[in-house]
Amino acid sequence: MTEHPSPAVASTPPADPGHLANRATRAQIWRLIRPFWVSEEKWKAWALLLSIIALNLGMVYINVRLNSWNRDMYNVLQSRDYPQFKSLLWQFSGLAFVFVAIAIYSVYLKQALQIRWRYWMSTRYLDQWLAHRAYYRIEQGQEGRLSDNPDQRIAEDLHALTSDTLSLVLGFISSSVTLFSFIHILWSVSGPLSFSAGGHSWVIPGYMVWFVIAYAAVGSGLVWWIGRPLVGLSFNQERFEANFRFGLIRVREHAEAVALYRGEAQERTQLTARLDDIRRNWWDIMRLTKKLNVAVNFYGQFAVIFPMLVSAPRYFSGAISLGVLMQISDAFGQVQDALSWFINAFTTLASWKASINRLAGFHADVERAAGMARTIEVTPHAGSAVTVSGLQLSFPDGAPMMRSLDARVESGEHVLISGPSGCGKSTLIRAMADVWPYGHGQVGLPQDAPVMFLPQRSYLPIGSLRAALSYPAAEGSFEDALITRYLALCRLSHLADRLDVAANWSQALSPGEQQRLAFVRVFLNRPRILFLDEASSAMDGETEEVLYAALPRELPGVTVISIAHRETLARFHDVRWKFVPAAAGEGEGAGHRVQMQPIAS
Ligand SMILES: Nc1ncnc2c1ncn2[C@@H]1O[C@H](COP(=O)(O)OP(=O)(O)OP(=O)(O)O)[C@@H](O)[C@H]1O
Repeated sequence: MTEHPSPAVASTPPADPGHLANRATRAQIWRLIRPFWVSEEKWKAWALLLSIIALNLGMVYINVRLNSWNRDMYNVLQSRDYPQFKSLLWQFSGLAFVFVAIAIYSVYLKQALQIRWRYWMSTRYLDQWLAHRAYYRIEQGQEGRLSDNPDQRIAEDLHALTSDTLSLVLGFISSSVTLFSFIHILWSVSGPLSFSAGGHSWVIPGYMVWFVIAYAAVGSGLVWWIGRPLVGLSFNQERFEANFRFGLIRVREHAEAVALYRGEAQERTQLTARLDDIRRNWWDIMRLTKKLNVAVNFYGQFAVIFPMLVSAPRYFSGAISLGVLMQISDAFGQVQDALSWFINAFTTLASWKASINRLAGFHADVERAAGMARTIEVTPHAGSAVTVSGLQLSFPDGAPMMRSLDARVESGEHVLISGPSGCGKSTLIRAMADVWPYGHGQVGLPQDAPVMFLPQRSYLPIGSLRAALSYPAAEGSFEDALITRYLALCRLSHLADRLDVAANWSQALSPGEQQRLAFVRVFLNRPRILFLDEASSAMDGETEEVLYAALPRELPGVTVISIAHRETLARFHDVRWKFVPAAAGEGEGAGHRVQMQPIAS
């Protein structure tokens, strides 16, 4: 099997990630958010959401009550009315108790809704990603790809999307209601402002309301203007973090190869380059956050004295009491807080938008992979033979790899595929296993016949040895006695007493042992059609021959299509498909064609 772009490319960023920022349209946002709210979960979801909104409104109501309490309390303090003072303390205790209870439950229910939504969306994304082999096709078709690091999309972006959307929606509702309620209060207590200018006398009714609106509008506008680039920057930050993490995982996964190549310096250079991306972008974020903080902090601090300053003339002229001054000050704070919600939500909004953009790209990739035109049709049929008609293979760029092949492999027949390295042998069986999409033609596989594909390097899930041996069947699908028998047959008896040991078996076993383990899987899972892609290349010749000889004995009638370089294996096969360069007349880069040659037994 030729080395070709492996999942390492998952770390390759899309051609121009910047163009993705601000890309998601309103329709795409709607398509991401809507499904959960109309799904089978909708009743519980809406019930939770409405309860949380009701609790939030309850908190606004208590804040309104506390505002008048504030006025009464300062008036009572000014008039030194002790009995009234005590009664106000009791009133406060009651309000505070209800407030605490509501605050606790509103967070609790919000978290419950968040995990429901996230779980629902994640399972749905997992289904889409794993269906139609989208996970494989996305990695293969790099060109025109809109998203990178699918693991991050599913694990982090869905988490961010659900939690940020809830925070933004709930924050928006309670800020709007707070704004409405306290503007009303502020209007009724602030009174008019009279002044003369240009020979006229002017009266501004409810002047505090206009002051707070002007104050918050200037502040919000400034912060929005400064913070605009944050959307693109946080988008890139997430991407660079994921690339760095992926680079670290690659080194861990290929620890032995890196160590044997003494590739540490090279790995360090690569990892540092990724770390540099993180640092550079982080510095940009820092500089911007600094500017943003200057604006946000000045704005927040000045808001403490601003209402005092503007209502001082009326207080000192005796038009309002201390209680009303404090009430104005509190109401101003509430209105300003509510208006500033848009400012404080700016960063959440930025990361929310970045998550939406990434998820929209991922969604488009999954849909495109699922809907990719299937020019190689692999279909089940009623017969027992494997049939190939007019099958041509090409490279992803369309260049020919294998010229048209027509063939029929009868049930129980064994085919050996041979040819020079890189000619397309593995690709041919990938196409027959329905994972190579580039080319044309038809492949027919017997209906309901279990198919198994053994690559050169087996995939060993992390977990118990029994699970690794049973894969793709679930752990516990086979009797231990049967497993032990096949371990002995595949010369792995030394592992028989370690069936329950959980380990990273792909690191613990030698390549030859891993290939023998894969044969145990074959015997346990009993496929009718078996593809072997240099599946015994790391074994010694004798063991390889023992296993090839065992195949028809243990699995009578099994059809085997194998790729192998060792000539000694030819005697276990009936026919050879030999890749030879296509005729010169067919042009440069004409690819290969397949010649059929019977093998004499
Ligand atoms: N995902 C891919 N994208 C682009 N080219 C690919 C991809 N996968 C394989 N190829 C190319 O297709 C050609 C055939 O590869 P394949 O793995 O089928 O060769 P092979 O005959 O099995 O080689 P070997 O005997 O070395 O294993 C090679 O030139 C390889 O580089």
